[in-house]
Order: sequence, then C-alpha cells, then structure tokens
Amino acid sequence: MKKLTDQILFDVIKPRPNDSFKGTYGKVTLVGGNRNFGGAIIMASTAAVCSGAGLVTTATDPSNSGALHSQLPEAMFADFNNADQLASLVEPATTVVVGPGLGDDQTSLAILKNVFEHTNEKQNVVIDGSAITLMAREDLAQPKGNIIYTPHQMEWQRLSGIKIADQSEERNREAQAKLNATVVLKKHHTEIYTNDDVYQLTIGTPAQAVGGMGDTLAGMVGGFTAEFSKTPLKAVLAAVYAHSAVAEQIAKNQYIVLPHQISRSLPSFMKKMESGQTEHQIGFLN
Ligand SMILES: NC(=O)C1=CN([C@@H]2O[C@H](COP(=O)(O)OP(=O)(O)OC[C@H]3O[C@@H](n4cnc5c(N)ncnc54)[C@H](O)[C@@H]3O)[C@@H](O)[C@H]2O)[C@@H](O)CC1
Ligand SMILES: Nc1ncnc2c1ncn2[C@@H]1O[C@H](COP(=O)(O)OP(=O)(O)O)[C@@H](O)[C@H]1O
Ligand SMILES: [Mg+2]
Repeated sequence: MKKLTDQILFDVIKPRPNDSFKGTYGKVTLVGGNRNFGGAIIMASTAAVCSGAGLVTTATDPSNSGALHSQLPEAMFADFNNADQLASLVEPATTVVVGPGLGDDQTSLAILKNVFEHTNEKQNVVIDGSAITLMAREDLAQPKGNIIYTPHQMEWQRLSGIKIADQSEERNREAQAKLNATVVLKKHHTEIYTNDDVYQLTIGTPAQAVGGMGDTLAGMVGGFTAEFSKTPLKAVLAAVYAHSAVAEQIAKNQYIVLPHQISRSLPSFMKKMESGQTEHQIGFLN
C-alpha cells in the first residue's frame, strides 16, 4: 500500500492560468438530498463550490431550494423529480456526484436510474451514500464513466459482499478489480483502491467522526475531479488528502470538526498549497 503524503497536493493544486474562465474549471452536477437529508447535498455542494469547480448545479428535492440558495448562492438549483431536466444536467457535466442524502425509497431509486442512464464514458461519476446502498440492494449495473465509489465500511460491505471484519487489502483489491472503478474506502486511514495501486491516507482524526463528513468528501472529490480534470486519479487522491489535512488543522483547536468548516477553509488552504508550502510549515487558518 502506498502512503499518501502532502506531495499529492503540490502535484495537483497549481496557480490558475490568467487566461482562464469558469468553463476552464469544469461543471459539477450533484444529485441527492431528499426531504429529510437536504443537509447532505448542501454540504456536498458547498464542498464542490469551495474546491473551485467552475459551475455547480444541485439537483435535489424542491423543499431544499430555499436552504440551498441561502447557504450557497453560487450553486444553481434543479428539481431532481423533473426527469428531463435532470438528464439535461447530467449529460454535460464534467463530474456527476450522486447519492448524498438521496434516500433509498422508490423515488430515490427512479432518480438514480435516470442519472445512470445519462452518464457517459468521458465523465467522472462519484457514487456515494444512498446511491451505493441502492445499487447493492437493487443490483443495478454500474453506469458509464470514470466511476469513483466513496463507501464507508458498511456501504462497502453492501456493495462488495465483504463483511467489515473481512475487508482485507487482498479481498478489497479483488472486489475493486471486478468493479473496474476507483474505490475510496472511508475509515480511519482511508484506503483508495485503483486499477493499478492501493493508497492509504495516514492523516485524519476522530474529530471527523460526525454526520456530513463523507458528504463533504464526496463534494470535494466532485470539485477536484472537475477542476483538475486532466489528472482525475490524482484529483481524487488530492481531495481525500486535503479533506483530512484541513480537518487536522481545525482539530488543533476544536474537539470536533464541522464538515462545512472544511469546505469554507478550502480556498485559503488551496492558496497556500499552490505555492508549494506544506501545511505543516504554515498555519493556513491564521
Ligand atoms: N445532514 C444530513 O442530511 C445527513 C445525511 N446523511 C445521509 O444519510 C444517508 C444514509 O447514510 P448513513 O451512512 O447515515 O446510513 P447507512 O445506513 O448507510 O450506514 C450506517 C450504518 O452503517 C454502520 N457502519 C459500520 N461501519 C461504519 C463506518 N465505518 N462508517 C459509517 N457507518 C458504519 C453504522 O453502524 C450504521 O448501522 C446517506 O445518503 C447520507 O448521505 C448522512 O450523511 C448524515 C448527515
Ligand atoms: N476516526 C476517524 N478518523 C479519521 N477519519 C474519520 C474517522 N471517522 C470518520 N472519518 C471520516 O469521516 C467521513 C465519514 O463518512 P460517512 O460515514 O460517509 O459520513 P456521512 O455520510 O455522515 O457524511 C469519512 O471521510 C471518514 O474517513
Ligand atoms: Mg456517507
């Protein structure tokens, strides 16, 4: 297993070219947030915006529109029940993020199927939370695209059939190979399984063990893969590393880290990273 270091941040986060505009930094369409879990898709969307994605659209239950607009005016809203509109937002996206707070009822399933029918090989498709649970339960085929799963251990058990206690590197590798997808297996010291290698995060803190932390990671993976689209795997690794690096900094002064605090710290964190300073050399929050 290769240990991730802060080098991945410097490899990926570079100064932005002067001759660029929002279109340079990709489009992210996020799908999720039923009536009960609106917070999940708002946290994911916040992470995508704060990561620097050029354009972010959130397809969610209409009851979340007011909260989304007031929390995150940078994001556009769409009703995820409008099948044609949803399809038209999935098709042009650089990255689609589906699952945070989607829920697992029949409406959630219909929305997920619609998303899966409209992705294409050129896109990154981040499959998180309820979308993983639904795929496993309903035995849905994997959609087209560069697929990135972001399961916690129970979601990985559902998807791979490997019980949490049996989730060894060898067994996880076998399951990843069958999927032919990137798997970000979230836990303390998250592991990332890819077609070529297995990476391990060696940072991160139990102060991150709060609801919404994974929703935020899914949005960051969405934002980074859209913004740094020429190197999608490195973008995933950098997102995973940055998520915990920022959390560690915040946890120096806090017992727990609120997920949205990570997102809101990203612009200043990424500014420091573009100049090649390590997060240990600088107090980026100061
Ligand atoms: N504010 C919100 O709207 C929130 C919405 N959420 C959404 O709620 C939906 C359900 O997700 P949940 O993960 O809560 O529920 P799940 O039922 O999918 O998973 C939780 C179950 O897995 C078990 N488990 C075992 N190992 C675990 C591990 N390493 N990490 C987490 N759980 C582990 C837990 O004990 C629990 O029984 C998702 O769509 C998610 O995005 C959650 O993210 C919480 C916050
Ligand atoms: N003890 C821990 N140490 C480091 N990271 C943790 C710890 N507990 C949880 N996390 C991180 O928090 C996130 C939890 O994701 P998830 O369970 O999907 O949360 P949610 O669905 O509530 O947003 C993952 O990124 C995981 O790695
Ligand atoms: Mg989750």
